[in-house]
Amino acid sequence: MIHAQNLTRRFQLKNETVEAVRGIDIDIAPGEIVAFLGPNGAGKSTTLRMLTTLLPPSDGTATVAGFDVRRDPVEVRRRIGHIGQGNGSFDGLRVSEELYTQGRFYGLDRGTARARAAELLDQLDLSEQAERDVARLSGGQRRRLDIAMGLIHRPGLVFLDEPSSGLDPQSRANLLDHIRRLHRDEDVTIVLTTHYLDEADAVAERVIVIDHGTIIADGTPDQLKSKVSGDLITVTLQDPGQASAAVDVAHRIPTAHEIQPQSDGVAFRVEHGDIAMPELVRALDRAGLAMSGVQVQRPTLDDVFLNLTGRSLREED
Ligand SMILES: Nc1ncnc2c1ncn2[C@@H]1O[C@H](COP(=O)(O)OP(=O)(O)OP(=O)(O)O)[C@@H](O)[C@H]1O
Repeated sequence: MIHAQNLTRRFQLKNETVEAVRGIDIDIAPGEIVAFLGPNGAGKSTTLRMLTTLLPPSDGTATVAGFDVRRDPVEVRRRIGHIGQGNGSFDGLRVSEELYTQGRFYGLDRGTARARAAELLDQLDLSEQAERDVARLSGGQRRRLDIAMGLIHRPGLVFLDEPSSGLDPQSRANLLDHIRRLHRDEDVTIVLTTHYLDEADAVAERVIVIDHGTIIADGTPDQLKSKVSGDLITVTLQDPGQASAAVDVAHRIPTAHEIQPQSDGVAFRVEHGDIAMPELVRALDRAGLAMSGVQVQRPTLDDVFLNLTGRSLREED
């Protein structure tokens, strides 16, 4: 569905050249749901704008939905939906009218445009708002309308740029549910950009991590996390004064590594948290240390990013 080689984009400013995207290769098969994950300024939007023909590459090639983005931009645009960061919809129109007009714009006949608009309003839980003025929609409803607009002509491939940015947590969760459902029901390939770790984790079957204009990791969330070396165990003691003794205990646990003293206990990684746990409890018992709590955390995509770059994506939020 997408093949890009050495895709590059430079911006010439007065005194400097910004290399926003530095020669990336991407292959995305039909039916995939892929997230481009990276901090602000990583080059995600620029990549998306090249793939959607809004911006010519400085170097490299890309075919999208079977057509070259440089030679056949019109053919590419016909086959894709692009939901940008801003609102594509206009105030002053009713929701159903807006969708219908978009359908007509894409060449659907009146009956088909009306039926498709009704179908999408239903799928995106907007039927109740169909006769409402677009200006009166909530942020989440408006994003859902933007998505419906991008899907009206049944594209095989949809690009979503930061779909949930600016939404409150509940509207975000709701929007992500809708994206997952559309992927399942509409037989559509989805590429989205996000700087939210949980969004990439919850929605994407494949995550392409972008930093400073290059791809630094590519795989399923589980594959990426399995590269982080093991689960994180954090032990809290009833008596914080015994923290150094807990550090000694951690050193005796097989596979324990990255052992970090804490003010009231110890944190360390082990290969498998569930396997290490009984041994840990016995060892603490033998040392006469009473726990007030213990936490086992599977690696997160943030650990993956931290491992690769030495920086946390969370700090960028
Ligand atoms: N039109 C432009 N002119 C100059 N520099 C630009 C332009 N567009 C983007 N850039 C620069 O290119 C780099 C990548 O920007 P891009 O918007 O692709 O990042 P991003 O990962 O999408 O981040 P965000 O989530 O903030 O949009 C940034 O350093 C940005 O300042």
